[in-house]
Amino acid sequence: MVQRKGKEKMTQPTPASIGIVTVSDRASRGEYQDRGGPAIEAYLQEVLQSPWRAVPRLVPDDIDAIADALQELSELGCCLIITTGGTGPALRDVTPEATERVCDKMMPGFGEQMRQVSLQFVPTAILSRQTAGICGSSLIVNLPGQPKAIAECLDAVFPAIPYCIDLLEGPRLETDPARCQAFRPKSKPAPDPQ
Ligand SMILES: Nc1ncnc2c1ncn2[C@@H]1O[C@H](COP(=O)(O)OP(=O)(O)OP(=O)(O)O)[C@@H](O)[C@H]1O
Ligand SMILES: Nc1nc2c(c(=O)[nH]1)N[C@H]1C(S)=C(S)[C@@H](COP(=O)(O)O)O[C@H]1N2
Repeated sequence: MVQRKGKEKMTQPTPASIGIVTVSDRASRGEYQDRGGPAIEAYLQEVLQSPWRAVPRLVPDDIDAIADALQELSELGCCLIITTGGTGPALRDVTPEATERVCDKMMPGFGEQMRQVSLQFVPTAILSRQTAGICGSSLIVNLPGQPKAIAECLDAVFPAIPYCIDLLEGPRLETDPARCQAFRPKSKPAPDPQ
């Protein structure tokens, strides 16, 4: 969108679309209210300074439903897709399998780092098979279902996410440095908004 301010042309950056996928049998049946999706949205609100919009989805622990939601959000142009739930060892936990199904390449460092940091909070952190990968031009990151795990895990990996999105030629995500120091090893200056 181009706005005119006096004689200058002001280009408003298009908001980055970020997919938020809650995977929960009970929340999807309405047996409890989804607290995971809103917790991810609140986290992003706190950390991101550049414009973005949430594209939320709520699906049961079903591999086809999860994979379809991930694929759809990628095709809609979400640069980042964050899932919550279904990463454990229970029979119906299949979020990592759905993620692997739709991804062109896996990014195992995300899961490794989140499990490592999560051990400071709960010894059961090793029960999460959470992973990450690239689907088209989207980075998909899995989080456990416990709403409190969302900030615990995202704090551990978010500094690497904006540069990963840069490498995928997605929108430039700017973080609030007081909340999260994004690390860009080959840093280009942010484009002049004029
Ligand atoms: N979206 C959610 N909103 C609120 N609480 C949740 C949510 N997802 C999970 N939880 C809580 O975290 C716990 C562990 O999450 P997990 O993904 O293992 O769910 P679950 O026990 O398989 O049940 P369900 O799939 O029906 O949410 C749940 O038992 C529930 O107490
Ligand atoms: N940071 C963090 N990681 C965590 C947890 C947590 O509370 N905080 N819960 C663990 C537990 S109890 C389980 S069973 C696994 C898998 O959770 P999920 O099936 O809800 O995805 O995540 C683990 N990882």
